[in-house]
Parts: sequence; C-alpha cells; structure tokens
Amino acid sequence: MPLYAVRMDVAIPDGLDPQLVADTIAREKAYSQEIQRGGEWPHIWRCVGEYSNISIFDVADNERLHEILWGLPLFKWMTCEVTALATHPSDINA
Ligand SMILES: O=C(O)C[C@H]1C=CC(=O)O1
Repeated sequence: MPLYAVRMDVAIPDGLDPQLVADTIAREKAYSQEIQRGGEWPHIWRCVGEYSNISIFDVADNERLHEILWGLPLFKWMTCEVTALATHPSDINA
C-alpha cells in the first residue's frame, strides 16, 4: 500500500472556549489512536519544540488519506503537508 509522510502544524485560534478546545483535543487523540490501532497510521512523532507532528500513513490510496485527514477533529485548526513516499534505490532493506 502507498506510504505517505504528513506534517501537521496545529494553530489553535486565541479566544476559543477552553472546554471546546479540550474536547476537540480529546476527540483528536481518540480518533488518531483508533486509526493507529487499525494499522493505517503506523508512526506519529512530535516535532521538538513545536505543536506539530510528522506521521507516516499506510493507506490504500489518496482518497483514503484525504478522508482520514479531513476527519481529524483538529483539522480546522491545522495545516497539513503531504509527501508521497517511494522506495529509495539505496535502501538496503528494499
Ligand atoms: O498533537 C498533534 O500533533 C495533533 C494531532 C495529531 C494526532 C493527535 O492526536 O493530535
């Protein structure tokens, strides 16, 4: 299945109801962990010092990745940069 690296940068607007923000972050965690358990989100790494992550997705196609990203509860407050990955010719494991 195709692999994708996705960098997510979160920017929560100032002045929002703190309960709304907390609820959204809790829903984000549950949604993310459900997809991780299903195998389509095998890696998520925090970018040190930033409210950002770099994740690896292992999904059927572009449409499925799009569906997952649009379903993120924090999606409205984040920007995503998607990079499709191909095997590197120097990879000794390939
Ligand atoms: O904290 C983040 O990087 C944003 C987001 C992505 C997955 C998740 O649980 O939170």
